[in-house]
Amino acid sequence: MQLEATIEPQSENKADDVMSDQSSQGQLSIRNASKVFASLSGEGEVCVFEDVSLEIANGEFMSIIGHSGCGKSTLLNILAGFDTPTTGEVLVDGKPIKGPGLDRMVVFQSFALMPWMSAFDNVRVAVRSAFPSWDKSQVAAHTSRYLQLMGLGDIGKKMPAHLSGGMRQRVGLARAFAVQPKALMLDEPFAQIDALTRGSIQDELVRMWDKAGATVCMVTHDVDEAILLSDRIALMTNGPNARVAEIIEVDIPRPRTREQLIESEAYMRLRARILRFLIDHNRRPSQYDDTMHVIQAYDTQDGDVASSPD
Ligand SMILES: Nc1ncnc2c1ncn2[C@@H]1O[C@H](COP(=O)(O)OP(=O)(O)OP(=O)(O)O)[C@@H](O)[C@H]1O
Repeated sequence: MQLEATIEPQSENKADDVMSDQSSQGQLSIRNASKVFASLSGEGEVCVFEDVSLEIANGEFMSIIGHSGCGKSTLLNILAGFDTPTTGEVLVDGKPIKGPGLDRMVVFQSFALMPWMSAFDNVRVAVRSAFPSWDKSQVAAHTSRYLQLMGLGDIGKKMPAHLSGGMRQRVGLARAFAVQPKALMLDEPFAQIDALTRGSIQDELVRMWDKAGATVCMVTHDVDEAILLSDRIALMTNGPNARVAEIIEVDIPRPRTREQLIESEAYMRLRARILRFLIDHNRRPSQYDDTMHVIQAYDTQDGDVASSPD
């Protein structure tokens, strides 16, 4: 990914002590959006989702849950500016999103680090792009700071290939937060990380989000993760023609811990409601192409929705 070449720098520099800077929040709006792709069989088109509207407030943590194929990643790509809706509009702070920008950073399941660069340089390149007027030492200090905030103080010189999945995702999050985006798009960021590591990185994410104040939109299949992290959770029906069926408020006070959640009636109620929704929508998306049949299943033990190719 050529960050420097393709992404606009931030319009203004901010003080180095950004972790308390609440001005980095951004409101995300998706209004009556639909997305139509050419069908995979090459014949005709398919409408992945339609009439989707979401207002994600400044500093809010919103998660999107739905079965495979309902268009969650497509929605994130549209918010990130990598794609456009077929109809409807997407806005950040009331202005149309016209392409990618460092005001909206994406963290991918696959980490998306540049493999030929050290962990430090992966973050530094993004910081340099975001704050072009900073000198080398400012950029380096800022980079080190964010690596340290993600618990990566010692591994800056290592190449991504020499890091565990958890560490790579810490670098991805450090890079995303270091540019002080208005909004963060997280596409199943913990899906490839083992359960124990996942918990500690989730805690770090919440800590960083709490201090930085960025708006977050996260796609996940993990119901427990969504409840632990989110202010609200949007539930999508199956594609094609998926819609946002309901938006659930997570009325559990912060800070939240897993131990407290296990004892919490509100948590059990929310979990049951979301799992019920997913079970009710656990059907084969028959209108899609034969080439993309998907079987969905969930393990109601761990609240994780899994998908496997037919
Ligand atoms: N560029 C594209 N061209 C054609 N079809 C596409 C394109 N991108 C996505 N699709 C189709 O759109 C549908 C939604 O894809 P998307 O990845 O957004 O779903 P998702 O809900 O994120 O699924 P998952 O949970 O499996 O990641 C899928 O059927 C996919 O094949």
